[in-house]
Amino acid sequence: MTLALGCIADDYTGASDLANTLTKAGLRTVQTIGVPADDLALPEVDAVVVSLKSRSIPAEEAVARSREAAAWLNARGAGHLLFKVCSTFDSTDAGNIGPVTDALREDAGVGIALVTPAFPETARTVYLGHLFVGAVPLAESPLKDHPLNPMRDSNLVRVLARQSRAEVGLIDLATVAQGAEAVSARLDALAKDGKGAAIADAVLDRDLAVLGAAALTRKVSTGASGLGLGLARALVAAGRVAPAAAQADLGPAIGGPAACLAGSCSQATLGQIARAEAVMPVRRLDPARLLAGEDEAGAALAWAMERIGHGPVLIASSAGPEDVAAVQAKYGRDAAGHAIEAAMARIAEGLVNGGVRRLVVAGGETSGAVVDRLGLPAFRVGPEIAAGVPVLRTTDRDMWLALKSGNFGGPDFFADALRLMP
Ligand SMILES: Nc1ncnc2c1ncn2[C@@H]1O[C@H](COP(=O)(O)OP(=O)(O)O)[C@@H](O)[C@H]1O
Ligand SMILES: O=C(O)[C@@H](O)C(=O)COP(=O)(O)O
Repeated sequence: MTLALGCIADDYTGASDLANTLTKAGLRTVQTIGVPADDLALPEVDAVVVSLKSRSIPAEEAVARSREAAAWLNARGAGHLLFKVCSTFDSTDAGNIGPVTDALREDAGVGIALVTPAFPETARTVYLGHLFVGAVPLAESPLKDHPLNPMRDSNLVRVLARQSRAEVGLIDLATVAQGAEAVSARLDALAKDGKGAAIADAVLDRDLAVLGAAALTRKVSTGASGLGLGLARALVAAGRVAPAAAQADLGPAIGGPAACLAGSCSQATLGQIARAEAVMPVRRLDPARLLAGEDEAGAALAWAMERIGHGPVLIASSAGPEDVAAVQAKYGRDAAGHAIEAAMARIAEGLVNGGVRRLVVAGGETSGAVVDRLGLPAFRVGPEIAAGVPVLRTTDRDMWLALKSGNFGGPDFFADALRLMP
């Protein structure tokens, strides 16, 4: 296997978002969970997206795991490495986007890395280094209340600089508009000036193709799925990938019971849960009871097993910013987050042991906990449910999954997903 593109994603929903984007752009793509075992049978593909649960762990651990993934990808001839991060740049001043980018860049002998979270298809745009979510700056968007990585500075040059060893520069939209050579020349100039990373503006899809072509002039880049799209288009345009004709057939229907789990507290997910209440039974976990040691997971699983024979169910821990803040104040942000993720993972295991073969999970960290507990090694990418969210089929057993990024999906996402998981 000689890969055109090797990708290291810092969470599992982000990995499937990128795998979806690359597949739509014509790259034969597979998503792995963690660094694959050497004997893991993988189809012949153009790109592999290695999913790590590294977005919210200590930076040194994130660097070590990302380096392991890079070594596996390089051993399979990866022509370029993309470190896939969140389109809303989810991170804290303690990392991990800066430390991982620094490490991958230095290991590859690259002087500077192009960095952009822009993904116009999902209304993430960057202008003069400032990230906008829809019409509002990042720091005025719901991401300012994220339970684990509250984003309170929209200036990504500042944000990245605070978590990087390297100095950070800017590639402004005026330079991007001049094309890939101008962007590459700007990267050279910034590197000569001692910068190790450069936030690149992008507002329209066409900007992504420019950035992808420029990023390919170096071994390593960092970005969200928008940069992945640009890289894919540049690889096809350069003749380094022959675009796959159509969506690969993911095989026969699986059927069987279905369930949805929501750990994301994003505004989008809260709305989707509310809409789901009209079409399926919904049980809301009580974090306080859970964190006080009550068997909330066991009770929720029993509730679900009584109902899944009649149709899909949804179990959610999700809550609004004030309720999340109250739980975190009482039990601690990380302790609360990890305990709820573990409960969701336990519920997922019980559901699958009880026959569920179609599972929708909302939330990146939540998806990581669930998929790790189920011990799933890899996924093939199926049809897109909503921008950034594909149907996934497991490679080691017959299951459909959808791993929904917290902020993605339309109002009826849960029902939409199940319709595409026959
Ligand atoms: N009611 C709640 N109170 C506090 N934390 C919560 C609650 N529900 C979920 N969480 C935690 O919030 C985090 C949500 O992160 P994640 O699953 O990545 O969602 P998103 O994709 O929206 O970022 C997880 O750590 C989860 O355990
Ligand atoms: O790029 C994105 O926004 C997504 O792919 C993503 O990473 C979202 O992460 P979660 O919000 O943690 O699901």
